Amino acid sequence: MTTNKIEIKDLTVNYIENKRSFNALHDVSFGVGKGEFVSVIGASGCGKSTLLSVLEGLYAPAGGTVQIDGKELHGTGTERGVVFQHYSLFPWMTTRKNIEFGIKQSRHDVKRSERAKIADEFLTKVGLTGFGNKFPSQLSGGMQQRAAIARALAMNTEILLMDEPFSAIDAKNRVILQELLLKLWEGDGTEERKTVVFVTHDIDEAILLSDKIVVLTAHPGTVNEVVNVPFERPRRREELVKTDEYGKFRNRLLSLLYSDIAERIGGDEVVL
Ligand SMILES: Nc1ncnc2c1ncn2[C@@H]1O[C@H](COP(=O)(O)OP(=O)(O)OP(=O)(O)O)[C@@H](O)[C@H]1O
Repeated sequence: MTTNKIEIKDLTVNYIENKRSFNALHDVSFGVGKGEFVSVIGASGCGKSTLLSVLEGLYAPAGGTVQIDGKELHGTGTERGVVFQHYSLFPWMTTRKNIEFGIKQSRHDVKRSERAKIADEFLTKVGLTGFGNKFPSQLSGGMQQRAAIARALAMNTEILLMDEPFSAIDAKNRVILQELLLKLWEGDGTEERKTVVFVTHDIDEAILLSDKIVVLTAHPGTVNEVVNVPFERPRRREELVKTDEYGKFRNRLLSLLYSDIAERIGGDEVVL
């Protein structure tokens, strides 16, 4: 019997293109504990987004299984919230209405009259107080992504699937959004943490945020290694990055990431 919130077993995903089958993921297995923050890293094209599409229920695997709370996953579900790389807000709705719409989809216990209040609470949490009446086009990219995070959190789903949510954001705002996500996810200890699967190709982002990092090999994506992040929480980026342990751990991840091309670029240890 599984104790993990999400259990991925021997997952194989093929795409059919021009009548030919293309193997995107091969025999991928790992688990995500309840309340755990797990990042998936790997080279471009190794199948990270494909994995999230399967977890979201948009794409059926050719082989293997995905279980949530011990039940096999079929299709989309309201227990999973999603944040994509590109701001997924509806352009014809104000920011507040976007969040209200998310709440309507996933929280049937919340009365219509309460939705706007909850939306405003989450806008405040992400630093967008007073922007509820603005349309997405009136917000910067970073602000739109804050709103997308507010919507995902306001939906109060048990699971959050995040596909490179900060990769289109400039470096400074990315750091701010990482800190924000960390703070909101860690909470004040009174609420259960959400189970998160977070796709990124930013190693530092993965280390800062995650309990566990799944390193995928390049095409077809297979699990190279699942690595526990050994740093205590709450984490402070400025202090963490200065330590020797951080440097060593980061280099270990880089070596794993590049292990399948190390021979070609000279040596089995890659230190960048
Ligand atoms: N709908 C599709 N039809 C055919 N091939 C696809 C489709 N979607 C993705 N692929 C291929 O599957 C492989 C994995 O793609 P995927 O987008 O999951 O990778 P990724 O690791 O998320 O890449 P990136 O980091 O660049 O976003 C790639 O070679 C891609 O070209």
